[in-house]
Amino acid sequence: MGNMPSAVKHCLSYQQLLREHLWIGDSVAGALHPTQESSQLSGLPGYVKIVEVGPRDGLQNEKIIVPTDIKIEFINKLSQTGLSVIEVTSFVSSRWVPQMADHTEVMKGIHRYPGVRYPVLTPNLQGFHRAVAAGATEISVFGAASESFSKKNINCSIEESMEKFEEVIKSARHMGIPVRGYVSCALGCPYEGNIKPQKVTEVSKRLYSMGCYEISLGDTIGVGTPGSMKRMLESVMKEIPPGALAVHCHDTYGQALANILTALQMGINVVDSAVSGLGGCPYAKGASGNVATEDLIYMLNGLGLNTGVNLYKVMEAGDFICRAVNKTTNSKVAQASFSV
Ligand SMILES: CC(C)(COP(=O)([O-])OP(=O)([O-])OC[C@H]1O[C@@H](n2cnc3c(N)ncnc32)[C@H](O)[C@@H]1OP(=O)([O-])[O-])[C@@H](O)C(=O)NCCC(=O)NCCSC(=O)C[C@@](C)(O)CC(=O)[O-]
Repeated sequence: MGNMPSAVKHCLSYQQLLREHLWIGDSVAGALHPTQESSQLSGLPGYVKIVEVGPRDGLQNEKIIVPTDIKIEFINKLSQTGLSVIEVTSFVSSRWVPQMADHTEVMKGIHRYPGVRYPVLTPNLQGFHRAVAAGATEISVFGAASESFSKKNINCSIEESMEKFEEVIKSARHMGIPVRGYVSCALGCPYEGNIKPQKVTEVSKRLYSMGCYEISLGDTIGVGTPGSMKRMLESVMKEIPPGALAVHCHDTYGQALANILTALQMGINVVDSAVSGLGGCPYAKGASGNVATEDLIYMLNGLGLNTGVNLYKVMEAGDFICRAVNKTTNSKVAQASFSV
């Protein structure tokens, strides 16, 4: 193959796979053959919105600072995959998360593609004002269902965090900026262990009542199982409609896809993921990456659910960032496809 770039060699192996399983690269895989419809699992949505958190959650824990131009190119590549939401960066303290210190440059440097939204994390008013000044038009606040995690992650109690978020959400509302709310430790905490579904429900309900349009329930350390996911969602869904919920599953114990499938069957159709399975919260020791976007799309395509996202292009973006940070992909699908 001479001087052919290795990414292209990968594409050739991928082409082989593509020939055998045409649906893998299909960005609109929702249309099943009529004879296949009866084999659909029950209760699944027709469309699943993927919230790509790779540039933020995926990179925030990387020890070596990723150059700003690489982050920008990564986000631009992701923008051309069909993803409709890409979480770009965090407006947090650079002393706490040095990797996100270039938030303003990244936000200003990316090309904004039509039809793609680019939310950012803001823990308080200071972060919110900086985000808006950098051009953010959508933000997320991030709370937790565990007191200890809240203190370690954002240096305040749950109650104090709610007061900060209320200020942020009020300001955002005045400016017409939509706010998403995260609830970390929804299925377990690195400091407190089990977290009661009732506590997750309470925090989620407060964020929803303040005006968050969507609540993303985070299995921050990836300890959940389909059983604990079901119990937690049953509780939260008594207060918040499934249409306003998302799941955010780290894959530490290899349960992420099973947990996501459980959530989908319970009526949730928004799922967070990170390309190549990158990621983890710096204040959640031992947690591994998010569910890989590639693996999520592969599963959803196989279920005949439409995502609008092209798996092949996502794998290319994953290959790009893994090379840039000198990592092997955590995506099983990318590993299998690239080794064909
Ligand atoms: C929240 C703070 C800032 C509080 O940090 P603090 O030290 O308590 O803040 P403070 O209000 O006392 O201010 C102290 C200094 O921080 C500065 N400061 C204050 N606010 C900001 C800001 N927004 N941006 C930049 N600087 C800020 C402020 O200006 C001051 O600077 P100084 O006067 O000393 O030079 C800090 O704890 C922090 O940055 N934490 C980082 C948390 C984080 O990013 N965690 C990872 C994301 S969450 C996650 O990954 C979980 C999730 C979402 O993915 C879901 C899941 O998996 O569960």
